[in-house]
Amino acid sequence: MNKFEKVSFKRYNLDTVHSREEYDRIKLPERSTRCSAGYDFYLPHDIVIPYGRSTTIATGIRVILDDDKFLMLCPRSGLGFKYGISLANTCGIVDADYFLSDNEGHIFVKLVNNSPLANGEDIKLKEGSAFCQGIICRYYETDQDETDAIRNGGFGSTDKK
Ligand SMILES: O=c1ccn([C@H]2C[C@H](O)[C@@H](COP(=O)(O)OP(=O)(O)OP(=O)(O)O)O2)c(=O)[nH]1
Repeated sequence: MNKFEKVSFKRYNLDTVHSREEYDRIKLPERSTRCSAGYDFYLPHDIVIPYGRSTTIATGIRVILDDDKFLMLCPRSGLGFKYGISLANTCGIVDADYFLSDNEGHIFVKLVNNSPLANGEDIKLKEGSAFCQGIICRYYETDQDETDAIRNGGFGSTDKK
């Protein structure tokens, strides 16, 4: 199965300070043409990224995937070429088992504005603008792989203590 859904309003409200109206307006990611590889993610609210800073966007979105797939989050070429906007982690990997986490698999995207292409300017993007894209990919396991740990969360959640 490959499916985008909104996280619950309760989850969105826990992860942001935004309103029910805003949550209701969140659009599921979409492809723009028949052969576009990436599903565009749309901003749930206006953002300003001051020059030299980053901003984390709680997208309101989660993805349900078969176990052998993942979603690769990539920058949009337009924003990259025009303003040098990048993802803080260069490319985000959303694992299929992230969906089962306590946070409902809420997808976060961290955008950075630190390129010379921005000419020292703050970047302003409007609600509804496509700000990154997600590509559904398949991955493979090695023959000797017996990994059976269960994920709960992201961003270092599986680091050994
Ligand atoms: O840009 C991103 C990257 C990751 N994630 C979520 C989904 C992913 O399944 C989870 C863990 O990501 P990853 O495995 O890349 O992070 P990690 O630093 O290796 O942490 P972990 O130990 O939780 O795997 O965080 C996002 O929401 N946005």
